[in-house]
Amino acid sequence: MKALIISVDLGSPDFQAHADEFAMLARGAGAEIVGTVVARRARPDAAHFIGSGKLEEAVLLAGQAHADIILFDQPLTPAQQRNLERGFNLRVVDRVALILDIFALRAKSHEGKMQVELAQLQHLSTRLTRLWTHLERQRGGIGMRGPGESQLEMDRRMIGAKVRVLRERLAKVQRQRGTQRRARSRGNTLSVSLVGYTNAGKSTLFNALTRAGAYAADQLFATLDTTTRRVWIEGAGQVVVSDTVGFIRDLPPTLIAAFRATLEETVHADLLLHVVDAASPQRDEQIAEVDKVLADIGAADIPRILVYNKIDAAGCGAGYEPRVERNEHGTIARVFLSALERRGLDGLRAAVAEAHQIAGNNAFHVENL
Ligand SMILES: Nc1nc2c(ncn2[C@@H]2O[C@H](COP(=O)(O)OP(=O)(O)OP(=O)(O)O)[C@@H](O)[C@H]2O)c(=O)[nH]1
Ligand SMILES: [Mg+2]
Repeated sequence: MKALIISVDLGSPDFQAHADEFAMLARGAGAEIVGTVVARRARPDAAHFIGSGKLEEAVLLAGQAHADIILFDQPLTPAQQRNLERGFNLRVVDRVALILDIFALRAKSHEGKMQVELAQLQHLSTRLTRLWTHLERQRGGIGMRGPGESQLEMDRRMIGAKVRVLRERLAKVQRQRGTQRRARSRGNTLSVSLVGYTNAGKSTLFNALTRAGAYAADQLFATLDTTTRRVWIEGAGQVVVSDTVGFIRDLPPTLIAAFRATLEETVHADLLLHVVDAASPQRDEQIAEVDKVLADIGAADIPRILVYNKIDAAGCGAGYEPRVERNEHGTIARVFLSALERRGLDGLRAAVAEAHQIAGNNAFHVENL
């Protein structure tokens, strides 16, 4: 697919980094980028998001570059999307739909596929509803009488029914997962979840820790399914480690909702290892974004260790040697390592063992109150 990218600069200092991330998303969805148009705006235009002059320029460029699709790096309202599609006479895919598309491409397990389908249907249903209200005003007009209306209503009802079925099936899978989790927790094993921004290196670290063969790749959202392995860590005993789906800035809410079941694993962990791409210039923004999602899913209070990964990489301000850093209470708060070169893993294991002991002591205190 030949894609023209429309990138809107709303004055954020991180504009270029965000534009690069969007291009990576586009390539991850299989697009060949044949051109990019940058529009600078103080605020979005209600009808087209970009101004009419910019739109003309982009339409011209799309024709010259033989683009088959327009990728828009902001979330669009249904009306903006429709107006842009009319302007270009091409399909327009916004940021939310692009992320959904990549998830659809990558989903492998039955559960993952159901979750993505649910998110896509929910995304679609908001568009249908708005389209419906827009047409409703013309009720009775020429071409709007009879089956045309009921067709829309039927689509809406069918989507609603499908959404319900998917929700029920997912809830069933989730209950089974809960049973497995309770069986594990009775065994008094520490459960640890790897969380973090997409492409931070969670799967690479998971493989390094567990010697498993989880898929790790330089693409966004390489992992969609939670993978869990048991591993023995000196000082902590049997530990259950889970690799999870990555987060991204402005993660579509429909996706968070659909992936709640997968993220449950995170919510019920005893300890979170928040993996950070220490070499990314967007590091701090990405940390904040992950913290936001963790708060959204109710995981804000779980003890966590920040894992600064990729210390081998150039441009890493964290320094190139593995080390651990303690906070003002003397507990390990940050671990610097390279999952790829498998350096600094002992520091991480020591941190996990220490967290396990603290958790154990807390449990002891509670029991003795
Ligand atoms: N230089 C360097 N690259 C790394 C390191 N760890 C991971 N990578 C690379 O970063 C890219 C992403 O790694 P993954 O392990 O797939 O990242 P992830 O966090 O699981 O990503 P998603 O599943 O997409 O959320 C891959 O190309 C890895 O080889 C590291 O310590 N150093
Ligand atoms: Mg991964």
